[in-house]
Amino acid sequence: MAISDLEFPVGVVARSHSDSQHLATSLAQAVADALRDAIDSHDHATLVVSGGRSPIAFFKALAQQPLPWAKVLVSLADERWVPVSHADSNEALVRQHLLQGPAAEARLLGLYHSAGSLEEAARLTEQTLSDLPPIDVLVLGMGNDGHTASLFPDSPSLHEALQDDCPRRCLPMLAPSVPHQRLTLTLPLLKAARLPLLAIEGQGKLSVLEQALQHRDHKKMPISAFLGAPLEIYWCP
Ligand SMILES: O=C1O[C@H](COP(=O)(O)O)[C@@H](O)[C@H](O)[C@H]1O
Repeated sequence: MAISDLEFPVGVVARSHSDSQHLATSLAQAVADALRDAIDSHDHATLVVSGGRSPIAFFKALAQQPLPWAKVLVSLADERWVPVSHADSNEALVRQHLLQGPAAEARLLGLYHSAGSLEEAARLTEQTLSDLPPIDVLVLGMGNDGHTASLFPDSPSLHEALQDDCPRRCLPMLAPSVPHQRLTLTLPLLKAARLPLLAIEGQGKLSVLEQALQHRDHKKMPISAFLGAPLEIYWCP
């Protein structure tokens, strides 16, 4: 199956690439162009990225882009509730692979807070996120269970996080399938991004996307809440 075999709602653009490296380079170019446009328009740019393992090549390619990095604010769509020194920290991933060379001048708004409970940490992150300007570019990923950001199927706060009028910017989330409690940005904040992008690789994730398009069950496959215009999907086999 190829991504061109899927039927998307009007306004969703699917871009196919031959391999991971081409996808990473093309995505980095598109993100850099949009960040430059944002800086031209309002003198700064806000980029929100995802974690996991897939974005490393993209982060490295984006770090090579000539940009006035000091005008770029980088934040995360989600975080594992682990300190930045932990190997599974999304913030650590961004620091290690994106904020390098000239890109180290970008400001990073991390989501992690040490606290007595996950709920308390989420409230602290909520306060931190009051400093987040409107998102210019959002790069989402997707797990094999149909989660995106840390909007996990069957998590207790999922219903609240997926409400169009959810008053919270950040909610605690439990990831039943994978270790670590999570912090996630909520649907209205993510959906307000000026340029939302979704990057996925492989036949497995394409099948997940196909199911999400068919069933449109946001609780079972939270990615389906994002499968409408505007959205650009970057895929490679
Ligand atoms: O746990 C996470 O998983 C998804 C997908 O990660 P990947 O390694 O399969 O690409 C990611 O989008 C999310 O930010 C991350 O915390």
